Amino acid sequence: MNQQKIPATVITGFLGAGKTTMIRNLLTNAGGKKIALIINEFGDLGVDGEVLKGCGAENCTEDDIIELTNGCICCTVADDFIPTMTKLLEREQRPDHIVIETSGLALPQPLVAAFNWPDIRTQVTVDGVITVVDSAAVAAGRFADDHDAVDARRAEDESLDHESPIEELFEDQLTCADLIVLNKTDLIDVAGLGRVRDEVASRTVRKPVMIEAKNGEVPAGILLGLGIGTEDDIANRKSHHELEHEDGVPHDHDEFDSFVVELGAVADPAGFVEALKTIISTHDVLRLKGFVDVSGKPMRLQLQAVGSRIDHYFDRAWGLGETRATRLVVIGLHEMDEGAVRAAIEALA
Ligand SMILES: Nc1nc2c(ncn2[C@@H]2O[C@H](COP(=O)(O)OP(=O)(O)OP(=O)(O)O)[C@@H](O)[C@H]2O)c(=O)[nH]1
Repeated sequence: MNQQKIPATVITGFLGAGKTTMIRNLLTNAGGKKIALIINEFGDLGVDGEVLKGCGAENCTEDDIIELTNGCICCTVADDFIPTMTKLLEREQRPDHIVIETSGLALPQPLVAAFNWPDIRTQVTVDGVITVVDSAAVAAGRFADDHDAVDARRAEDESLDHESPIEELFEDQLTCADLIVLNKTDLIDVAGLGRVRDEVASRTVRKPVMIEAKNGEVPAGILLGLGIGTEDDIANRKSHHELEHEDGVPHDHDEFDSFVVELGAVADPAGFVEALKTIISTHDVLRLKGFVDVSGKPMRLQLQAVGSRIDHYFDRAWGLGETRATRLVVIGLHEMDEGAVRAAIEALA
C-alpha cells in the first residue's frame, strides 16, 4: 500500500479556552477538505459533540464526528484512541485530514506519542499540535499559582514538589504546542494582551509561534497544513508528569472531578443564570456547560460557563419525541463540594 500519510491536527487547551468554537469555525472554512473529527470531553455529557454535529458542515458530516467519552484521551490511548483510529483508517472513503479535540484536562503528550504506534505511524502523521489559550483567564491570573503560598507549603512539607494541577496542565499543553492561539482577545485590552503573550512565552521553553484570535476565527490555511510531524519530536516536549516519573507511574486526573446535574424545566432563565454565577464563584467551579429546558419555549437553551462568565443562547428546537430536560455538567477541582453544588443547582428549578 503506497498511500500518503493522512495529516492529523491535535487541538488542545484548558477547559473553556475555545477549542470547540475554533473547530466549528474551521469546519465552515476548510474548503473542499473532507475532515474527520475525534472529540474527547471530560464529564459524562457530550456537549461539544452536540455543538459540532449541529453545525451541519458538508465536509464533516455526523458520521465523521467520533466522540471518545471514556475519560481523558491521554489515559485511554490504547483502549479508545488506537481502535478508533484503526477503524477510521479502514473506511472506504478516508478523510483528507483528521482533527482531534482533546478534553480541556488532557495532556497532549501521550496522544502524540500514540502516533508512533506501528499501525498508526505508517498511515498518519501529526500535522501539528495547536494549543488554544483563554487570554482573559490568563490575564486574570487563573493559571498563575500563588508562588509565595506554594513556597510556604513546601517549606513545611518537602515532599510537595508540585505546582497547582491547573498551572502544571496549562504548561504541559503549551509545552506540546506547535502553534499557540491566544483566543478571546475581545475580552482584554492591548496592554493586557501584551502581558498575556509574555506570561505564555515564559511558560514554554520551545517558543512556538503565537497568533491572536477572537471566537477562534483563524483561517483554515493557518491551522491545517503545518506539516510538522510532531510525533518525531515528542522527546523534546515532556510533561511535568513524564519529567517527574520517568519510571512510568501512570498519570491520572485525580485532582479534577465532574458530575452531571439533571433538573426540570426552568421558568426564569435570566434569574437561573444569575444564580448559577453565584454558585460558580462560591464553589470555585472551573467549567459548567449543558442544555436548559425553559418552560414554554420550543427552543433548547445552551449554557456555557467558563469560571463565572456565562454565555447562553437558544441553539435549536427540541426534537419531536426528544425528552426535554435540563442537564448540566459541572467540572472543578477534587476539593469542590459536589453535594453542596448539586443541591444549590437543583434548588433553582
Ligand atoms: N468572548 C469570547 N468568548 C469566547 C471566545 N471563544 C470562545 N468563547 C466562548 O467560551 C465558551 C467556551 O468555548 P468552547 O469553544 O466551548 O471551549 P472549549 O475549549 O471547547 O471547552 P471544553 O471543551 O469544555 O474544554 C463558549 O461560551 C464560547 O462561546 C472568544 O474569543 N471570545
